Amino acid sequence: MHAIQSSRARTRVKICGLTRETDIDAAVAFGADALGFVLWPGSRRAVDEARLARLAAHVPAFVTRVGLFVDQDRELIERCARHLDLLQFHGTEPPAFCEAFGRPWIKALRMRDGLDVPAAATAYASAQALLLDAYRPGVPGGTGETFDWSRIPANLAKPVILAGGLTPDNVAAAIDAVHPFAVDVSGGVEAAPGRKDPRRIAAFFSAVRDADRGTR
Ligand SMILES: O=C(O)c1ccccc1N[C@@H]1O[C@H](COP(=O)(O)O)[C@@H](O)[C@H]1O
Repeated sequence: MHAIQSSRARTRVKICGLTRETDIDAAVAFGADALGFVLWPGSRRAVDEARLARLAAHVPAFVTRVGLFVDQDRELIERCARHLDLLQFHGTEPPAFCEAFGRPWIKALRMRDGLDVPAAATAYASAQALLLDAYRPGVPGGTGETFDWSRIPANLAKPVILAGGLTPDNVAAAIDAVHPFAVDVSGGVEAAPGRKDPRRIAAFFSAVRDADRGTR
C-alpha cells in the first residue's frame, strides 16, 4: 500500500469570464480544472448562446465547463445547460430553482454584512459547493474586490470556492488563510475585460502551486 504524501490538498482552479478560444487554450495548458462562461448579458464578459456553444465545444475532456447565470430565465438556462457540465447561480436564485435543472450546480454567495454563511450552506444543501464572492451593492459579481477572508467559518458543510479580487499577488495568501477547495478568478488574470493575459494566468497558477507546496 502506498502512503499518500501531501502537505496540503491540491487547490482546484476555475478561470472565469472566458470569451475566446485562445484564452481557453492558455487556461487549460496551465492546468485549469474549470472554465467559466458568463451568460448574464449585463457583464462585460458575457457570451451569448451561440458563442457558448462554440467555446464549450473547444474545451477538452476532463475540464469542467461552468455556465454563470444571474437570476435568469429558466428556458435560457435549460438551452445553455446542453453545453455545460456545471451551473453557477450568482444571483438570488432560491434552492428549488437551482435544483430544478437536474444538473450539478454551485451557488455564489456575496459576502454582505450579516450574511449567515452556515445557514446558507444548509439552505443550499444540494449544491456541489458554495462560491464566496465580494459584495458590492448593485453589482452581482466580477467586481475585482476582495472581502475579509476571516469571515469564512471553519468547517462549513459545503466545499468553498473562494472568489473575489484574486490575483497572482494575493492568491497564495488567500489559500493560506482559507484553505479553500478551489479558487475562482476572472479580472485578476485579464489584460482587459473578457481578454485573458497568458502571463497573468501562468503567474496565478504558479502562486497557487507554491501555496499548495508551502514553498512561498
Ligand atoms: O465576471 C463577471 O462579469 C460577473 C458578472 C456577474 C456575476 C459574476 C461575475 N463574475 C464572477 O465574479 C467572481 C469574482 O470575479 P473577480 O475575480 O473579482 O473578477 C468570479 O466568480 C467570477 O466568476
